[in-house]
Amino acid sequence: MPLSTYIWGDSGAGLSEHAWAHAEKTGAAWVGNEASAHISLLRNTVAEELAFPMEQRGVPQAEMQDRVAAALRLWGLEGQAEQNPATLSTGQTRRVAIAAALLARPEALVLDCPLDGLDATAVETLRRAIADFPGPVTVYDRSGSALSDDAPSHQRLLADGALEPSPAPKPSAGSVASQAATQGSAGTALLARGVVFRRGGVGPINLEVPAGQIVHLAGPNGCGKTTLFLGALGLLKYRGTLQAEGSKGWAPTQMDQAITARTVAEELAIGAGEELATAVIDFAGLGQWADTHPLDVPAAKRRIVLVAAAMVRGADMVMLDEPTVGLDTPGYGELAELLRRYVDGEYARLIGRGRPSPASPQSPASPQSPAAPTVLWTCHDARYAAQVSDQRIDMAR
Ligand SMILES: Nc1ncnc2c1ncn2[C@@H]1O[C@H](COP(=O)(O)OP(=O)(O)OP(=O)(O)O)[C@@H](O)[C@H]1O
Repeated sequence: MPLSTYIWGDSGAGLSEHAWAHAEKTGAAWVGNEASAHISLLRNTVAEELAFPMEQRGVPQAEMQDRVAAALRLWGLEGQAEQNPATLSTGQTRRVAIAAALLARPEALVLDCPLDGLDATAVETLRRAIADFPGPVTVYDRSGSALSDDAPSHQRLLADGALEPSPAPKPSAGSVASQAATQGSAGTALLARGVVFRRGGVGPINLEVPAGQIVHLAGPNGCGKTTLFLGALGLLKYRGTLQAEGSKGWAPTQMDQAITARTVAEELAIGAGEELATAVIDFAGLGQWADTHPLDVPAAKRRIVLVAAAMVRGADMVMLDEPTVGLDTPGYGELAELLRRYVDGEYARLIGRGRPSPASPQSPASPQSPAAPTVLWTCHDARYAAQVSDQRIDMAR
């Protein structure tokens, strides 16, 4: 049965609560937007984790094994069958969460922001799985997506809880365009030569990230994008050459686990101080939320808080891991503008750290004191990423 209903709404409209209540009311299986919450942590391997819902339903062992093997193949997880499910990449985790829900053979399905973290191949797998699903499927998301194209009916959830028929708009960078053609060389922000990580068997990675640009680090789920970020931050051991000399800011995909303070202002002051926190609140337009607990800030704004936390010290390179997760339609435009203004040096000037013009080139193979700030980011929405970025670098698996 094709996708039945696509319900969308801006962040803060109560989309996730609505999705949960809808699943409860209809008895549908539900996969929430926090995919890791669906991993039971009671099983040691991905194969065992996928078997879990069937064990509970008394499915005979041979049939269970066949269905697990088929699901591993379908979702491109054969290489992860024996891996601890708590160590999967973001996209692999969502694949397991959705695959496990389908293996339980529910009569109806509710999916909340199901494309968050999924690469293009997994999106196509999900589209086919939904088309083949025998019962009604309701998808909730904060903007239009590949799935909204498949839905005959779109409804917008309003802040008062009402639903109105309304087409879901696709994410857009707004008026912010890539400026690749107009930028000069500003040296190299990150250089990887033959980099191999023990974790996940990632590598060898060979790439060069130009400084002073918004650079989209693209690649399929599990190819090692997050691993490379962690290596550049000095948090993982590796073999080979990995140079990223300037200061770095970092925002992980998981938002809520990264939050430790009681207000947005206090969160942004961590490791930076009150003065810089005030500056970045101004820069990122977060004044309205400064005294709010970060977990009470609507998801799209919470994402901007996390991005601001990566920027607050005016780092030479800001690394953002899937910063579109949690954004609503206005949030996509806001993020694009923020990244562009950062790379243009607006924040550096605001905090009195103006840099030489990117017109003075450095040796492209030696990343030292980058002349202009760089944003290196990951995003599985290729269309939006191309609108926002100056350059794309592909990481093969
Ligand atoms: N803690 C860990 N222990 C062992 N393997 C891990 C761990 N974390 C990740 N991996 C594995 O390392 C590989 C790279 O994962 P990584 O998170 O870097 O991928 P990614 O490119 O960021 O993926 P995604 O697009 O899904 O976010 C994957 O195969 C993953 O399963």
